[in-house]
Amino acid sequence: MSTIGKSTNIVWHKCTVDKLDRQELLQQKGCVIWITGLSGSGKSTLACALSRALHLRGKLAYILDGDNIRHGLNSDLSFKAEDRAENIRRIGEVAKLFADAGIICIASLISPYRKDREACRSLLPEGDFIEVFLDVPLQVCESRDPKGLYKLARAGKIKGFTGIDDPYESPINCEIALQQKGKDCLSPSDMAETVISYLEEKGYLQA
Ligand SMILES: Nc1ncnc2c1ncn2[C@@H]1O[C@H](COP(=O)(O)OS(=O)(=O)O)[C@@H](OP(=O)(O)O)[C@H]1O
Ligand SMILES: Nc1ncnc2c1ncn2[C@@H]1O[C@H](COP(=O)(O)OP(=O)(O)O)[C@@H](O)[C@H]1O
Repeated sequence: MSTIGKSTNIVWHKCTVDKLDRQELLQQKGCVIWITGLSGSGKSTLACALSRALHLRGKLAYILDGDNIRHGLNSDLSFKAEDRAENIRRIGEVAKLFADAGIICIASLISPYRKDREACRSLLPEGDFIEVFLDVPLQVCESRDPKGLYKLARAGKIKGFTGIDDPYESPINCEIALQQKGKDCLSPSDMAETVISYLEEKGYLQA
């Protein structure tokens, strides 16, 4: 019997079908690809390109997109620091379940705080949390502004917008950093291929 958080007298129930069995079935290894970066850096675009490229290779992936999860599971959360931390924590826990299911889980959310990303990393076995930093300067993200949110933030109509009047802490030791090359960005499919090469090299695309 144990106490976890506010749950008392709980006992872990183990099943005879485990992660290894599911990985064998899927011919892949469950893991979490955690895409972090400013709004407009291309997280959702990369997540979709990666999901499609994996699908074409016959690999099962699933995207947890911050914006989308805030439409349901996390609709009770705002953008104040403690709510962002809770958003990241919940997505980290859900991503862990997907990885345990043997799925390549692609989490794409700003996740601006290093401490919270590290807490999600620590939920997974060594190597299974693959942090991908979309290292795109604020100036570039702001010039894209596909939803017009930077404009609203600059006009003071959105308070606490990441990169404007709210912090973004860049990763220090991420597995993959995708930078701008000169004036141009890598294309989403080139970025997806970089991530896929990493997964191949580390053995995640086989059981
Ligand atoms: N204040 C503020 N700061 C940053 N972003 C804001 C804010 N308000 C709304 N949005 C929109 O919400 C999307 C980010 O949600 P996330 O869940 O990824 O954010 S976080 O990880 O909890 O910081 C983000 O989507 P992306 O542009 O896809 O990153 C924005 O569209
Ligand atoms: N690699 C890229 N090169 C050029 N433009 C991109 C790239 N990735 C995304 N974009 C564009 O940038 C904008 C923001 O992309 P999006 O994926 O919505 O970012 P985020 O999810 O980080 O907010 C979109 O208009 C998208 O078409």
